Amino acid sequence: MPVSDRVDETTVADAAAGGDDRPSDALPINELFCSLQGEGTLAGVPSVFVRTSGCNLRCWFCDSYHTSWEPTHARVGLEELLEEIDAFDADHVVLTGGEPLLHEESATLLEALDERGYHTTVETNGTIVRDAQIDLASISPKLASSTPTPERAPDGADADAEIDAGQWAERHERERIDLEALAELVERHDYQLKFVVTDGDDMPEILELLADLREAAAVSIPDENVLLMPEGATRDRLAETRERVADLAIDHGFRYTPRLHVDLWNDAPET
Ligand SMILES: C[S@@+](CC[C@H](N)C(=O)[O-])C[C@H]1O[C@@H](n2cnc3c(N)ncnc32)[C@H](O)[C@@H]1O
Ligand SMILES: Nc1nc2[nH]cc(C(=O)O)c2c(=O)[nH]1
Ligand code: SF4
Ligand SMILES: [Mg+2]
Repeated sequence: MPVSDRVDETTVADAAAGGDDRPSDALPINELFCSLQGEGTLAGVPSVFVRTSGCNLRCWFCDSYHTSWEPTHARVGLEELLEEIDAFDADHVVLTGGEPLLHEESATLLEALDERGYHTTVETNGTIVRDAQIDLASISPKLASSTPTPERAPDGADADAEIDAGQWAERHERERIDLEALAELVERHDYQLKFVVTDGDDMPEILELLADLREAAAVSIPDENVLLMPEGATRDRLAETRERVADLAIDHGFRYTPRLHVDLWNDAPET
């Protein structure tokens, strides 16, 4: 099992009590743990995951519900974050969320990690650009099939969440694709485009987006930088989607990425 280093309870209590004297470089942290990178071109690489809380989108399938639909976190300062990261035996750090690029403090953390020689991956939905030191931008643009509706609310959602889903549908739909932001991200960084795919109905939108991005961006976007990832936060759901998505990758000449951590540890937290 991955090694866990929980954000300590006093940090949570301090913040909740309003007696929060955290430094201004603090980030809202949902979890911090060491595992194997489960997705993308670096799958299998031991990595420390820093999961920030808060997101500008609301995918109905979000596997990190407590960073988006119902965010929970403790505010943790840069020095404490670096100490916790250094305590693990890994030279790769994955900054994820939620949407990590919402927070300007993410850029400060990335710079400090770079100075210490870490390889950094940022998992992002591709709607926000920051002047930040990123070794691999792992961009996952959100397709129409991610948009929540009252009928397609997060799993286990109560009536309130169904109403939330209805209210979020319009904003999610409006904000999920920002072609300028996507172009800037691929121009600035080494990158992979990692699409969450359920079935063949997702493919026309992916092909259209790629055509638009190839027009808009000043760098080339080879098919080998395009990855199809099966939708599924659990082993049971992945069993339904992965073979279909693998076949689509073969048909279109794109890469397929597994979700190794789901295969290994299902939907356990801190994996
Ligand atoms: C929780 S998101 C956080 C980073 C950023 N907000 C984003 O969406 O890219 C991390 C990764 O998990 C993917 N993801 C989230 N829920 C998923 C699901 N149910 N099935 C497959 N991938 C999922 C996202 O597309 C993204 O690549
Ligand atoms: N093992 C593991 N690999 C991952 N790659 C991207 C993840 C994410 O949530 O951003 C993730 C995750 O949550 N766990
Ligand atoms: S953009 Fe990422 S964190 Fe936000 S709701 Fe979608 S999958 Fe979750
Ligand atoms: Mg994840």
